[in-house]
Amino acid sequence: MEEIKTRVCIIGSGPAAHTAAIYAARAELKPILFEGWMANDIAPGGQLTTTTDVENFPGFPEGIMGGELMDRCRSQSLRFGTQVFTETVNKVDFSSTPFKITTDSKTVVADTVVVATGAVAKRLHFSGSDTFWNRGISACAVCDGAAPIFRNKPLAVIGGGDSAMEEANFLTKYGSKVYIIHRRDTFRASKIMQNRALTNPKIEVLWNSVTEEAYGERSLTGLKVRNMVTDEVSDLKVSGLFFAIGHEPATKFLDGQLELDSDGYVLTKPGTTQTSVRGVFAAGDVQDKKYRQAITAAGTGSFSCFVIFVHLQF
Ligand SMILES: Cc1cc2nc3c(=O)[nH]c(=O)nc-3n(C[C@H](O)[C@H](O)[C@H](O)COP(=O)(O)OP(=O)(O)OC[C@H]3O[C@@H](n4cnc5c(N)ncnc54)[C@H](O)[C@@H]3O)c2cc1C
Repeated sequence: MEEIKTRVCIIGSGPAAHTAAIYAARAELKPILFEGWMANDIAPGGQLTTTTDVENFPGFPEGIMGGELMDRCRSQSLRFGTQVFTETVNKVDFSSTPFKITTDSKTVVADTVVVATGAVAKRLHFSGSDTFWNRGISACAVCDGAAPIFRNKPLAVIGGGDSAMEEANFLTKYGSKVYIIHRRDTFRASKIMQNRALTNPKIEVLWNSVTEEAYGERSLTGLKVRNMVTDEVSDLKVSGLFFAIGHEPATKFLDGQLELDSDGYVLTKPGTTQTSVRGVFAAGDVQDKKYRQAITAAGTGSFSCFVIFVHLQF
């Protein structure tokens, strides 16, 4: 097993990881970055590799493909001397310093670590759901809701929690009507969020309902929805479907060595990226269940480095 020493080891490959790498590399800290290999079924580059146009990242007035944005981030990390390994970290030892980070082929011994392993938006799988993924079906209303294919068209959201309420309300700005498809007869969202959705005249709830099929031609045009009480299948003409059934943070490999919240997100000290272990920082969606955007992930990536500079008395 090869052993490498470094001052900064970054785990992950989304906007948070690469921003941390760019800052650390420009400060000549020679960071090592593990970008993973299909870790949690996501390619190196992170969640943006699963989408098409990114239109809300500053600097790209015409928009940019998610994959291309992440290729550019990677090139920028490399340009300043980041060593990138296409390997998944499967074990860490944060019990003493220097910290140990292990993959199948090597162990890195590091003074500081940035955990930026992101999260995965949960998706449902039914007939047509993969065919129309990114062609009308999305897992991010804030990212995709304003796209022309959804403007003034009926849309649907699947879910029953706060995110589903928030996304449905958000989509009423663009869609002609928004259906919330929910498999139970009550929401688990907070009362205030439920009320906002239930009193919105553009929102209609389909209770006790599950989606069985997505269909269309070049893009989504409708859904087959089964009412689980009556067993009736209805045809819902919608041009967009948004999954709002939660995210799963990529924290299993930490094996309990950092404090997590009840949903598995890394806990950071409020207003910082400092985790429960001094010298280990968390950036991006792995510690953020509220904003979950490329720009906020990048922001926390850069912030981690400023704290690292102080930590290393740099
Ligand atoms: C469909 C979709 C569309 C989106 N569109 C937009 C948009 O238009 N604008 C916007 O701002 N945001 C958008 N987002 C949200 C945005 O993608 C995320 O907020 C952002 O990518 C989070 O970045 P991150 O750095 O936290 O990590 P992520 O992008 O989540 O990447 C983390 C990476 O770390 C890797 N990894 C995980 N575990 C390990 C391990 N053990 N070892 C090594 N590597 C590991 C993963 O494989 C992954 O590649 C979208 C998200 C989705 C799902």
